[in-house]
Amino acid sequence: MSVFAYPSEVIREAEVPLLEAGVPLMARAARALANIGIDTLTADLGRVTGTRVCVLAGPGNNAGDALFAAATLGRRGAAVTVIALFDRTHDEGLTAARRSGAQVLAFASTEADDDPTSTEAADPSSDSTRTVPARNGSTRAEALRELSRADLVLDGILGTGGRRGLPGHIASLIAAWAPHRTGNLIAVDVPSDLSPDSDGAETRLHADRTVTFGGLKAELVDPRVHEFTGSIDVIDIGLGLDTGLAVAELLDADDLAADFPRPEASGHKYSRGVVGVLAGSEDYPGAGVLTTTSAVNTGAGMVRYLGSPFVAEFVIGVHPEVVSASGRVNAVIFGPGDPEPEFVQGATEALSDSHIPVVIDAGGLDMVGRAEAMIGTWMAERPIIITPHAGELARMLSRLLGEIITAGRIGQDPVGWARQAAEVTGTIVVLKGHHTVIAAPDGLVVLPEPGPASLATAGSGDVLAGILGTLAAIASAEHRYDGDDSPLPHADWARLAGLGVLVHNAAGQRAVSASGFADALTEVVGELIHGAELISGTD
Ligand SMILES: NC(=O)C1=CN([C@@H]2O[C@H](COP(=O)(O)OP(=O)(O)OC[C@H]3O[C@@H](n4cnc5c(N)ncnc54)[C@H](O)[C@@H]3O)[C@@H](O)[C@H]2O)[C@@H](O)CC1
Repeated sequence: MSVFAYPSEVIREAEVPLLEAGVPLMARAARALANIGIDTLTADLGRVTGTRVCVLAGPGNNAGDALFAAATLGRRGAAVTVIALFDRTHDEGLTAARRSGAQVLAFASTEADDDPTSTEAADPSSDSTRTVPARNGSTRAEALRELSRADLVLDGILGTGGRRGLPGHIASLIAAWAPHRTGNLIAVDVPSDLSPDSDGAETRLHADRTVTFGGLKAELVDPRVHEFTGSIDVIDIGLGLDTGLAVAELLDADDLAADFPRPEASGHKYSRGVVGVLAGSEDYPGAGVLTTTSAVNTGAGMVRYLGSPFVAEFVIGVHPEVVSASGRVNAVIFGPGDPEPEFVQGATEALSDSHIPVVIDAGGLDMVGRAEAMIGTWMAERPIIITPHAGELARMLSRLLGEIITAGRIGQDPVGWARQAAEVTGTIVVLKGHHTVIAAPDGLVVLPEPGPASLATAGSGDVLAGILGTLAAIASAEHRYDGDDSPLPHADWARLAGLGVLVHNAAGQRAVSASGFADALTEVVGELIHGAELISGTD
């Protein structure tokens, strides 16, 4: 089900009053971490007793979590080695680990201080105290040996108090260990050298699993960091976070099953939603057919085809339920297959009196301008969902920002660019890719779980546009029949787009071509609406 992601500062701020009230947050975190450690060892080796566990211990509370968890593993019979990487660590955690029989290797930097800005060591109220006498020399070799033969390593070097860039002695230890690693690596709260850049990826910590506390941290949802986080467990330690403060929402097939809009028992075709399709041209009639098929099969109350009579013949030949006469619509899909300008003009003129949502794809994207430049045009004051792939977004942003932006740059930071595009254009941006990123102008990001690779085929985007337009029409009609005139918030449109991407993913699991996906929607949407065995997860 939906998981929300929050900036680390929001999570840290939520902790403060609870800690002041004496709520044992670290104990909760450490207990959950220890349980996951026990499960991991048991799954790998069938036991905890006699296994080898290493803790990479930093200077702060992140080490506290790892050390208390390691103490539990030590009491369960694991041989624990703590590698203390600074001249201070979490004192109580270290004491607990020692009591459970852990050996401690002190491998702090030989530099005077790797962290000159730190004030914690001088603060007597801090949990971090100067407890670990540094003695390097052969310790590095010992540390390497312990890491290399460990069955499980807990990365408790830095957590949410960490800044980019591990001190040199730690980075070099990790680089030396990387080729010899055999055991499992669990990152405590966040991987310590977390950075979205994949520079030097081969010598960075690649966790098998990240166990994060209190709430999902925003930096963990960036698709680029997945190779460093492994799978992510979010442990509820009772922070009671306000979802209004979330910056991202992750959606999966359960969300789709729960929230796909079902027709009302007392509804009719207009209350279900009429979607207008302006797609296809003499050059690309197939796009008109694919988009319309997708709209029909996603369960629109009615589909109106708004393009050329030439394409309409193909469309109606396949779908006799499609109407080509003009009339009311609750949303319009516009752009797949480069519809001819005369039909675009007709449709946009008709739109100027309404606030209905528009989904803009493919050729239509060239019409999207800056938010302020859209004022007074048919694009103003309506929800607009745009569906570029990285190349299309690069072209659009180059035009809007006046600098050359390549698809490669978009690929290096899809979340950041999608956010920027949403902010600049005032639209909901569905940046298509293996990890599709949806960004709203207010900064919210929705991340549907990734779909199958089979979706990367010609015409697949037309099918997605048909799904999104239909869901937009359904939401818009439902809203109207609810009698609520206030516009739906951006977050609702972004989430709706996320559900649409999940529908597309589910169709992608059942076929290998765009027309196959469009046809498969009958089954996917049929299951969603009629409540049969629901779609399975993706990826
Ligand atoms: N506050 C709490 O009780 C809780 C905290 N939790 C844990 O505590 C962590 C946060 O603890 P802290 O605030 O102590 O932060 P960290 O444990 O991330 O470490 C902060 C310390 O590392 C130093 N440092 C940061 N970046 C550095 C770098 N690049 N090179 C060298 N030194 C660096 C800082 O100056 C500071 O001394 C969370 O990630 C989580 O693991 C959890 O136990 C949940 C409850």
